[in-house]
Amino acid sequence: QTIACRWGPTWWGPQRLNSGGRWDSEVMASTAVKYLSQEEAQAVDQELFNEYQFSVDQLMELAGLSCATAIAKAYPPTSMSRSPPTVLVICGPGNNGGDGLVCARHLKLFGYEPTIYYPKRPNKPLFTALVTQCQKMDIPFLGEMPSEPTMIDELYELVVDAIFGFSFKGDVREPFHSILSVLKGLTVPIASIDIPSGAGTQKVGQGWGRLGPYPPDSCPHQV
Ligand SMILES: NC(=O)C1=CN([C@@H]2O[C@H](COP(=O)(O)OP(=O)(O)OC[C@H]3O[C@@H](n4cnc5c(N)ncnc54)[C@H](OP(=O)(O)O)[C@@H]3O)[C@@H](O)[C@H]2O)[C@H](O)CC1
Repeated sequence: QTIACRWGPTWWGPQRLNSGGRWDSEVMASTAVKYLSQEEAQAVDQELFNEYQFSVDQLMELAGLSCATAIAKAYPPTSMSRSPPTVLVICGPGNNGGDGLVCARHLKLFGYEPTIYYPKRPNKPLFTALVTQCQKMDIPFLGEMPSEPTMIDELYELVVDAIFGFSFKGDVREPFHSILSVLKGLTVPIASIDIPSGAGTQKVGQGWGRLGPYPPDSCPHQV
C-alpha cells in the first residue's frame, strides 16, 4: 500500500502500542510512520504501472492479501469472541473498494466470516470478476447498509473500511456520507485500507479523519 506504511514490530495493535500504559520513546521509535502525500502516492502508482509494468490486477491482489494478513495479525481469529469471527467489509467505488473485495476473499481463507457491503459498483471487468470470486466463495453481499451503529456492533466484530483511498477529494457525497455517519458511531474496531475514508491524504497522521478526530489509542488501524 502506498499511503501509510508503519514500520516495526509493534505496529499491529494499540494494545501493544500502549502496553503497560506507556508511550515512551522506545515504543514510539519502533512504531515510526512514513506517510506519502496524495501526489507522492499517485506518482508511485504510475511508476509501478508504467516503468515496472505491473497490472492493476496484480497490485490489487497484493494489496488485498497484505491487508488481510495485517488484519489477521492485529485481530487473530483466536482472539475474537465469535468463531468464526464476523467481519463487515465496506467497499467504495474505486480501487480501494477493489482492495476490499480481495481482502474479504483472503479473510475468508484465513478463517473469518466476511460480509460485504458494496453499494456503488463500477461496470468494469476487473470489479465484476472480483464480485464473482467472492460470490463463488459464498461471501454474502448486503442489500443495504445497517442503519444504526448498534446493529453493526451486534452482528460484526470488526469493520474493514475500503471506501476511499488516495483519490478521495472534496466533501463526501451520498451514499457514502450516510455510511460514514454510521461508522462514526461504532464501538467495534475499524481497519481502514490505505487511509481512514474521508480523512484526505494530507490529514492522515495528524490524528484526524472524516471518521472523526481520534486520540492515538483509538486510531483506526490503517492497513
Ligand atoms: N498504488 C498502489 O499500490 C495500489 C493502490 N490501490 C488502491 O487504489 C486506491 C486508489 O484507487 P482509486 O480508484 O484511484 O481511488 P479511490 O479508491 O480512492 O476511489 C476514488 C473514487 O471515489 C469516488 N469519490 C472520490 N471522492 C469522493 C467524494 N468526496 N464523495 C463520494 N465519492 C467520492 C469517486 O468515484 P465516482 O464514481 O463518484 O466518480 C472516485 O472515482 C489506493 O488508495 C489503494 O487502496 C490499487 O489496489 C492498486 C495498487
